[in-house]
Amino acid sequence: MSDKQVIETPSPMVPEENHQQKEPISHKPLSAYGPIPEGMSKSQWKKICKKKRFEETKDEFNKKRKLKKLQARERKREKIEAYVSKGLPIPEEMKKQPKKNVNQKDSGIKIIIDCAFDDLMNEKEIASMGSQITRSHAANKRADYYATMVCSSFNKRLKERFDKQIASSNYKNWGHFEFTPEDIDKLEEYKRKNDEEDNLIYLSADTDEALEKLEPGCTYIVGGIVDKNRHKLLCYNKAKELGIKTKRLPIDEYIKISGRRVLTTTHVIQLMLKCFEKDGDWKAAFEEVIPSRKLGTDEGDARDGDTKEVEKSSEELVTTQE
Ligand SMILES: C[S@@+](CC[C@H](N)C(=O)[O-])C[C@H]1O[C@@H](n2cnc3c(N)ncnc32)[C@H](O)[C@@H]1O
Repeated sequence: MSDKQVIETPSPMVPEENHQQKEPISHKPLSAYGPIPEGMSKSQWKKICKKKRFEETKDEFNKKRKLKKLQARERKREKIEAYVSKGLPIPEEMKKQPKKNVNQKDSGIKIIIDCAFDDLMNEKEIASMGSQITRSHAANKRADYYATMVCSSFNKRLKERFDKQIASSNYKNWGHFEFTPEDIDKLEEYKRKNDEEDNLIYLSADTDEALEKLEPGCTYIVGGIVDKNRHKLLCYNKAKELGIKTKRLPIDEYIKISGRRVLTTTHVIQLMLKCFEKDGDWKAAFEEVIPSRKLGTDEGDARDGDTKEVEKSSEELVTTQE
């Protein structure tokens, strides 16, 4: 583990920031865009105005975000220097992970991100899904055991986002990562599926059977959707229709978590990669990947706890209450 970690190199000095005084981005009131055009509903017009305002403030927003990032990096560098100057060990979480693990081995598993749910997401969710795919790729690059990854049904707004807004991701050249416009049932893995050997499994939180072991040679499908659980049983029903076996992650068997057990696509992928790294130890994988605030400590943190969380970013779990 330690041989693949490097300490962050000092970054150039960046302008000082007074953290107490946040300078807001200048926001025009929506009324500045004129009256509602005839034949348009208030909410449609509001949406258009918000889009226009976003376009106008985008550069300012990006500049501020970049500056904030640089400042955060500088603060971290100062903290690391303080540890070094006191002769103290640098905490693990402050060490930077290298972007690529050069000693990777093939896990032998394939992970398909099923992106057929494009129409069920709004623009924000598409953006979040885009960054989840990017994070999944980053996790796969760093993992000790990589998976062969495929994005299926990559043919609508998600693809458009990768082609336009996040073209710099250079996704067409990602290693161990393919993108195909075809849906699951057109893929070779589907045609070769063998019910008895469970060589194709659709992961879903809505099924009873737990996935105890990841088997090289098997393909695991993960739903590529951010829906704050609006579409219950979505992937479970799709798998049933296609005659694909479903399994859930063995969460309750190994850890206590608060809220519902529906995880983000990225977390599910990170968990599988981590499980390989930990020699099949799900508990260790869960403890490393699931945010600590989600790990329950007592009986009160049960399935029906009254916490209401929403997916704030692709880092977070989706746990909305019914
Ligand atoms: C945000 S969830 C999608 C929730 C969606 N409503 C559904 O019906 O699947 C993204 C995907 O992660 C996988 N997933 C999430 N939690 C899981 C769990 N506890 N066990 C197995 N797979 C899970 C599933 O493949 C799921 O489709």
